[in-house]
Parts: sequence; structure tokens; C-alpha cells
Amino acid sequence: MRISVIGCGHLGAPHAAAMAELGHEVIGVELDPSTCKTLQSGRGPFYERGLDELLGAHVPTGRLRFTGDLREAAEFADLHFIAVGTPLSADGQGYDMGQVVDAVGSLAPLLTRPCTVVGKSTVTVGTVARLERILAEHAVEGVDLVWNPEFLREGHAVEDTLYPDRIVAGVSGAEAQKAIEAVYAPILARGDVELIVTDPATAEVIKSAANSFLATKISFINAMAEVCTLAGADVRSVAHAIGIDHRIGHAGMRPGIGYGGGCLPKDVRAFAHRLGEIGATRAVALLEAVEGVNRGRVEAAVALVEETLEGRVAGARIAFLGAAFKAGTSDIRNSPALELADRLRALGAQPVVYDPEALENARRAHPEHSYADTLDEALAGADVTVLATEWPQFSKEPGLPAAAARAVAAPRLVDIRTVVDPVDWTVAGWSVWQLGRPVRRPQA
Ligand SMILES: NC(=O)C1=CN([C@@H]2O[C@H](COP(=O)(O)OP(=O)(O)OC[C@H]3O[C@@H](n4cnc5c(N)ncnc54)[C@H](O)[C@@H]3O)[C@@H](O)[C@H]2O)C=CC1
Ligand SMILES: O=C(O)[C@H]1O[C@H](OP(=O)(O)OP(=O)(O)OC[C@H]2O[C@@H](n3ccc(=O)[nH]c3=O)[C@H](O)[C@@H]2O)[C@H](O)[C@@H](O)[C@@H]1O
Repeated sequence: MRISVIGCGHLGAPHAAAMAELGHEVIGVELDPSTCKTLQSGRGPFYERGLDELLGAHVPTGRLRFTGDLREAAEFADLHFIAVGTPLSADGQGYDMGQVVDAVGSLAPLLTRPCTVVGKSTVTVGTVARLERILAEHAVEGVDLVWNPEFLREGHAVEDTLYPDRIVAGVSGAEAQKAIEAVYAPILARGDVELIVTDPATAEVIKSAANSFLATKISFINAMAEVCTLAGADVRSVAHAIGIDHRIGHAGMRPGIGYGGGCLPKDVRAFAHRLGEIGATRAVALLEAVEGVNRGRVEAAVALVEETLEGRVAGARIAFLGAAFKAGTSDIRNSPALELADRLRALGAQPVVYDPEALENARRAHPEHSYADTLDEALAGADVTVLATEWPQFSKEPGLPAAAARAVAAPRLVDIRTVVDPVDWTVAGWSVWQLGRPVRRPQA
């Protein structure tokens, strides 16, 4: 099929590349000239595993190309994916729908033959009806709108797009369903992915419910971390034990500093706001509790660092390992790591931040911090080491505890992501603090 992907950010760029990999002819439309230029050169504008390989394979053959010109895409494609951003509005409540409304509003009058518009951006209940009105007013007859929410995780964007857990399509008619079946035919042909065809409102709720549940699971275990701190218990054992019950499961239940990123925080907030508007008061209370727990995690992490330093935070040099909102990405949107670095800096500490992929973004957005180009440079002379993003380079490298112990001024590790095995570090002379777990001291 000839398809377009409008908006080539963290969702759209991997989606465009994956659609080319599935055999479609793809044109990506990207408003930001610098992002567009990078994509045209066959490289990803951010770190995402597998993306450069797909771009490198399909851009040179012309099967995948990028443009800033929406008209070119309207003429070329029979199916248009909308993958533009839905950030929070300026008042921090609902979504700012500007990018979605602009994209669909600009595309509609350019559509001169029947085609399908497929929304992938995350939106709240009621958006599809609004966009259907725009298309009915400005496009020719026979333009169908489908809502096809996306469930990919950053860091796994390519594999999640090519091998999704499920495909959801909110459709209003049979033609739209056929278009979705055609575009995802190579995936559906494998026979192990369910296509859930539903109405647009249900598709909208499915996406918001999925992200809200993921956030709830994280906040639940973080609430238990708070309980464990007060009760002298160990939250990792609690998570392990309860997760063995297959109704609970271990996935997505790692305790720590809480959820960040370009999606869960804004999606939970916007969903709660919309639910308030439609009167779903109990659901609002649930989501507000989830947000409340999440907000408290940075506070808890600050307290842990203070405890480590016995209150002497001012002037302390902190090796700060990680800036990305999670491992596997260069994305720093709503990064709990950087929020913690900000808070510690405000208390007079000197965090020296290192991240394997997100340094450039962090430097640009937070020029106030000191940065290290290498892990060794960050560790040198540190009074405390904060493991702030769960990169395996920090938690799974067998030689790191011993090497790092030689580099720092004091072997104190605060692992706010609960990813290291304290034994690996205590044998190398470290004391290890984790949220909701007893402090582990060096083994004699
Ligand atoms: N980042 C993720 O992992 C996922 C994101 N989503 C949803 O996908 C949507 C996009 O998210 P991200 O890709 O993270 O945002 P992003 O900000 O990384 O990308 C959006 C891109 O759209 C471009 N854009 C805006 N208006 C445009 C227009 N009219 N024409 C062409 N390009 C335009 C922007 O320049 C930007 O590059 C959001 O609704 C998000 O909630 C859904 C699932 C996963
Ligand atoms: O709608 C979206 O944009 C996407 O949002 C999340 O994906 P993502 O933001 O890439 O990140 P996650 O892997 O879900 O992690 C979110 C945050 O929670 C934290 N987290 C994650 C898992 C966990 O067990 N504990 C935990 O604290 C991560 O460090 C990160 O800060 C969802 O997982 C995707 O399914 C969804 O498509």
C-alpha cells in the first residue's frame, strides 16, 4: 500500500520505518526541519534500538522517504497515519489537541479521492467524533477515519510495532476495517496477533485505560515501598512474591522513583481530567491517588540521598548515573532522574550527570547541571553515587562495582530504580540504599 505517516517523532519515525519493513511504500511528513533532514539522511533523530537499521535499509531504496510537504503525502498515499504529539495543555490538565486538529484540518482539504485517515496519537474520549466533523466538512466524500491507538514502548519501538501484542481499531464502517486489515496484513497473517475491531470511543478508552493501568501498577508497588520503609520490610521480596500469582505478574512492577516519560504522566493526567468532565468521579479519585503516589517518589528519593549523606547534602559531589526517563532511550521528557538532579542541586549538592544516550538532550534542556562525557569522569571523587536510570551498563556490568569503588571518594550507592543486586556491590565495599529496602552494608 501507499501510506503516509504524519508526525515523525518517537512514535511516527519507528512506525514509518516499520511500515516500510512490512513492504509498504511510505512517505513520512515531519514539520520540524531538522528532524526531517536527519530522517531524510537515513538516520533516526533520537536513540531507538533498530531504527537506524530500518531507515538505512529503506530510505536509500526510496521505499521510505520523508518530506515537510503535506500536499505531497496527500497526493501519494491512500492511507494516512496521524502520529503527531498530544502534550498536556498549558494549564496542565487536558491534552493540547492543537497538533492533531492542525494535522487533520490541513490534510482534509488536500484529500481529493477516497482514502483512510488512521489516528495513532493518544487522545481522550470524544476526539474521533470531533475529527470526523472536520473531515466531513473539508474532505471529499469517502474519507474514513479509524482510531488505531499505539502501545509501543520507547526503547522497543521497532519490535513492538512489528510484533505488537494486539492491534486495536475503532472503526465506523466496513471500508475502514478493510483498510486496517490491509495495512497490517503481514502482521495479521502470522496468526498470533488479535485484531480488536471496535467503535472509536472504545478504542480511545482502551488506550487511556492501558496507560492508566500501567501507571497504577507502578504506583501500587511504590506505595508498598513506602509501607516497607516504615515497616522495615523489603519491597523487592514483596514484588517477587505477589508477582508469582499469575493474576498479578512481575512485569511493570519494579519499584523505584516512579513513572516518567512523554506518555504515562500526561496520559494519566489528561484521562483524569476528561473523566472529571464526563462525571466519572470514582475513576478520577483512583487516578489522582496514582498520581499522588508518583509525585511522592522524588521526595522519597531526595530523603534517601540525604540519609546517605547524614544530612550533609550541600557541597556533596554526586555521581549521577542516568538522565533519560528510562533505559533504552535518549528521551528526557518528564525524566524522574533529571527531576531528582534538580532537587539535589537546589539543596546545594553538585550532581555530575552521565548518560550513555541522553547526554546531548540533557545538556540542551538543563544547562545548569555539570555533565561528564564518560562514566569514569562522573564517578571520580564522588561522595555518593546515584543510579538514576536503569541502564544495564550501570546495573549488569560485573566489573563496575569494584572499578567504581576505586574511583569514588566514598562507596555509597543510592539505587533509585531498584535494579542492582546489593550483594554485587557490598562485596566490593559499597553501602547500598534502595527505596523500600533495608540498607545493605559492605560484607566483612
Ligand atoms: N512516544 C511513545 O512511545 C508513544 C507515543 N504515543 C502517542 O503518540 C503521539 C506522538 O508522540 P511522540 O511521537 O512521543 O511525540 P513527539 O513529540 O516525539 O513527535 C511528534 C512529532 O510530530 C511532529 N508534528 C507536529 N505537527 C505536525 C504536522 N502537522 N505535520 C507533520 N509533523 C508534525 C512534531 O514536529 C514531532 O516531531 C502522542 O499522542 C503520544 O501520546 C503513543 C504510544 C507510544
Ligand atoms: O503511550 C505511550 O506512549 C507508551 O507509554 C508507555 O511506554 P514508555 O513511556 O515508553 O515507558 P514504560 O516502559 O512504560 O515506562 C514508563 C516509566 O515507568 C517507569 N517504570 C516502568 C516499569 C516499572 O516496572 N517500573 C517503573 O518505574 C520507567 O522507568 C519509566 O519512567 C507504555 O508502556 C506503552 O505501552 C505506551 O504505548
